[in-house]
Amino acid sequence: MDTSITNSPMRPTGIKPTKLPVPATAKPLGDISSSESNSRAAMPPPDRIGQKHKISGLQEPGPKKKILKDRAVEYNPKGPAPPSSRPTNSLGRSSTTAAQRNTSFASSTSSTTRVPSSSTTRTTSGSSFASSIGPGSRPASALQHNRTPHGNMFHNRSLSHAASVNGGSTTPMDAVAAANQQNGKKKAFDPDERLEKMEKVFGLFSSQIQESISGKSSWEEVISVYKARISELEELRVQLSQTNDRLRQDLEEVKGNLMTSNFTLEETRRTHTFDMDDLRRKHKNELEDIKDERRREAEKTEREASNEAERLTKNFQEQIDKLLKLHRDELSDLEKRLQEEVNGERSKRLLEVQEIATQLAVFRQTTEIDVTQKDREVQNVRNELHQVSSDLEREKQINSSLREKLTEASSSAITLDASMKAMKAKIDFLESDNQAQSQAFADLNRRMQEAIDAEAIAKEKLRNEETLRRKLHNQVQELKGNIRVFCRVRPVLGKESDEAAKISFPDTDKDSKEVTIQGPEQKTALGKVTATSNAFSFDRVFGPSSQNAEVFEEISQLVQSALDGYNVCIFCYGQTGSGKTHTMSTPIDGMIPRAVQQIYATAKDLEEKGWKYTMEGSFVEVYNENLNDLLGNANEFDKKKHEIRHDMQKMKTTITDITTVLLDSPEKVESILERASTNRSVAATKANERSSRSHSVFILKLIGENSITGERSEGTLNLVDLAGSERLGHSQATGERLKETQNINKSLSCLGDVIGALGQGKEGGHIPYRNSKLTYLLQFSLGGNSKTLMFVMISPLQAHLGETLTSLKFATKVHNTHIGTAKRQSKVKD
Ligand SMILES: Nc1ncnc2c1ncn2[C@@H]1O[C@H](COP(=O)(O)OP(=O)(O)OP(=O)(O)O)[C@@H](O)[C@H]1O
Repeated sequence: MDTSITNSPMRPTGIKPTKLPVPATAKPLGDISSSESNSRAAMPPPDRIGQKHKISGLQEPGPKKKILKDRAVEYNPKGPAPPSSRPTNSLGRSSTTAAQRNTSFASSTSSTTRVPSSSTTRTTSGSSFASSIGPGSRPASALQHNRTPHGNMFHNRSLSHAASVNGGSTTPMDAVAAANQQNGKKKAFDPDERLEKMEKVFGLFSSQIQESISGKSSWEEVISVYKARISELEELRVQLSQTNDRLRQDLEEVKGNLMTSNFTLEETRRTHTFDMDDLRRKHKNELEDIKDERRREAEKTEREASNEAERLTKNFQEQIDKLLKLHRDELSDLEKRLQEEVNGERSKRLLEVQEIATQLAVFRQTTEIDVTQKDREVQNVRNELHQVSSDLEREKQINSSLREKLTEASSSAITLDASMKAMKAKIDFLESDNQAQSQAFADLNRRMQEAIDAEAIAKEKLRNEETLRRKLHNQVQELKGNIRVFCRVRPVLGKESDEAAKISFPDTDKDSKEVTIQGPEQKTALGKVTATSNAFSFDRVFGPSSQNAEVFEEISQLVQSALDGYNVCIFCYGQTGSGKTHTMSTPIDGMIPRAVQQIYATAKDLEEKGWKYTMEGSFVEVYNENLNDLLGNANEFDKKKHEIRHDMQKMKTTITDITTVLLDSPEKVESILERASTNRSVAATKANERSSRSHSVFILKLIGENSITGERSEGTLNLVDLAGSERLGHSQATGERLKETQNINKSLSCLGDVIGALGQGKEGGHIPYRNSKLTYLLQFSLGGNSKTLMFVMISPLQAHLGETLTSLKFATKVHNTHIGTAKRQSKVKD
C-alpha cells in the first residue's frame, strides 16, 4: 500500500475529506495472522508429537485422513507449495511461509489503521471482519480489549474463530479445554483428535486468507479513488492558495486605502479643529471687546447720569433760590408800593376831608356870621323882613346845598375807607401767599437736607464696602497663590519662514491651563523615529491668537491689589524674540500702559469714597549688573552710579539719583515709555537683531490717602521685562556680548534661586537677594509681602524648541513654588 497517502502533509483547506467506500471484503488481517502464529505456538512441535507416539509405544493409526500438509496444498489457490529445501515441520508448512504470512498480516494491519478516513471507516472494516468471522464473533474494537500484555490475544482469537466455525458460542479454547478434559479422563493426549481439530481451524484460516487476498484488490481500488481525489484536492488547494494570495493583495490594497483615508480624515479634522479654535477665540475676543465697550459705555453713561443729576439738582436749587429771592424782592416791592399807595391815598383823602372840613368850618363860620348879620339886619331891617326872609330862604337853600355837598364828601370818605380796606385785604392776601411759599421752600429744604443725610450715610456705607471689597479681593488673590505663572505663545510672524513647532492646547475650551509640545525626534537603537510629548500646566495659557487685552484682563486684579496697598511684581521671561516687550510695553495696548490707565480710572472712582492717590513712576534698566535710569540721560548710562537702598523698617526701596515722574495724567505714561524705549540698550546678537540685552523694570508707586477714614496705603507695581533667556551656546556671543549674556544668565539663575528659596518657606531662612542687582532691587516685591506673576513667553518655531522646553521647565519650577501670604502696607493716620 502507498503510505504516502496517509503520511503526506495535507494543508488545511477547510474541505472535509470525502468518505470513501471500504470494500466489504476488506478485513483486518493482522489479528488473524497473529492468531495463527499463536495457535501454532500453542501446539507441541510435530517431531515431539511423533516422539511421544513412539515413546508411548502406542499403535500407529491405520489409514489416516489426509495429513495437514496435504490439505494445506489443497487450500492454497496457487497450487501446491514449492518444494522447500528447508526442513518442514510436521504440519507440512515451511516456517518461511508462516513468516511471510505474518509480515503480510502485519502490513495489512498497519495499513488498516493508517487508512486516512474517519473512525467510521475503521469501524466499518472492523465490523466487516467481525461479520466475516461469523455471528458469534466480537467486533474488532471489542477484540482489542482482549489484548494482554503477553501478546496471547491471537491465541484466544484463533480459538474464538474456531469456535465460531463450529457454530457454537463456546470459544475454540473452551472446546480444546473441554476435549482435553474429556480425554484427560480417558487419556492424557489424543493427537488424532487434536490434529483433526487443528485441520479444521487451518481450513478456516485458509478460507480467510482467500478472502483477504480478494479484499486486497478492493483496497487497491479504494487507494486509486483516494489518489484521484487527492490530486483533485491538490488542484483545489492550489486554486485556493492563488485566490488567497489575490485576496491578500486586495486586502493590503484596501488597508493602504483605508490608511490614506484615515490620514486625510485626521488632517481634515485637525484643520477643522484649528479653524474652530481660531474662530472660537476670535469670537471670544470680540465678545470680550464688546463687553468691555459696553461696560465702559455703561460706566460712562452712569457717570454722566449721576453728574447730570447732580448738575440738575444744583441748577434746581439755584433756580429755587433765585426764584425765592425774586419772589421775596417782588413781594417787598409790592408791599412797599402798596404801602406807599395806601399812605398816599390816605393822606390825599385826609387832606381832601380836612379841606372839606375847613371849607365847611369856614362856610359855617361865614354862614354863622351872615346869620348874625342877618339877624341884626332882621333886627335892623325887620321891615325889611320880607326881604330878609327871602334872604333867609335863599340862605336856607345855600345851606341845604352845602349839606348835600357835606353828605357827598362823607360818602366819598366812606368809599375811600372801603378802598383802603380792599387794599389792606390785598396786602393781607399777598402776605399770606408768601407764607405758603415759604412753607413749601422750608419743606423743600428739609427734604434736601434729608437727601444730603441719606447720601452721607450711603457714602459711609460705600466706604465700608470698599474696605470690605479690598479685603475680599485680596483674600481671593491670596487663594489664587502669591506666585502665579502664565504662559503665552506668540504667533508665527509673517516674515518667518521657519517650520512651526508642534504645540497644542488641549483644554482651550475649558480652563486654558495646559500646553503640550512635541519634543525633538530621536532615533531608537532599532532605527525607529520617536518624539516625546511634553505636557506643561500653568495658571493660564494664552495661545498664538490671544490679544494683549485678553492677557491684561487676567492681570488687572493684581494691578487692583497694588492700588489696595500690596507690592506686585509682574515678570516677562523668555528667549529673545518670544514676545516679552510686545506683551509688556506695546504703546496703548501693553501691560504697562493698560495698568496705568486702569489705575487712573480706579483712582478716580475711589475719589468719591474719600481716596486720593498720587502715582510716581520710574523706569530703570539692569545692564551688566549696573543700574541705568531709563528716564534720565542716555549719555550717562554706565557712568552714573545708582545705588539701591532698602529701608528695612518701612520695607521701602529707593534708588539714588533716579528720575521719578509724577503721573498726573494717563497720557504721561506714553511719553515715559517712548523715552525709555529710545534710551534702552538694544544690541544685536546672532540670535535676534532686536534682542534686548538688559532687564527693564517699570516701578509705579501708588500712595493713597482717605481723608474721611484716615486710611493710607502704599503699594508698588513692578513691571519687569527680562532680557532674553537664551543659552550661551545658542546665542554664539563673543566679547562684549558674551559678558552681557553671562550677566543675563547669572541674574536669571539668581531670580530662580530666590524664588526657589522663598518656596522652601523657611522662617528667617537666607534668601539670596544680594546675588544679583535685579533680585536686590526687587527684594520687597518678591517674597512674603508681595504678589508675583511670571509670564513665560514661548516662540512657536521648531528651531527654538530647545529654548522653549528650557523656558517651560524653569517656569514649571517657579509654578511649583508657594510663596508666603502677602501683607498689605496700610495704616491709619494718627
Ligand atoms: N502676541 C504677539 N502677537 C503678534 N506679534 C508678536 C506677539 N508677540 C511678539 N510679537 C512680535 O514678535 C517680535 C519679537 O517680539 P518682542 O520684541 O516682544 O520679543 P522679546 O521677547 O521682547 O525679545 P527681546 O528679548 O529681544 O526683548 C516683534 O516683532 C513682536 O511684534
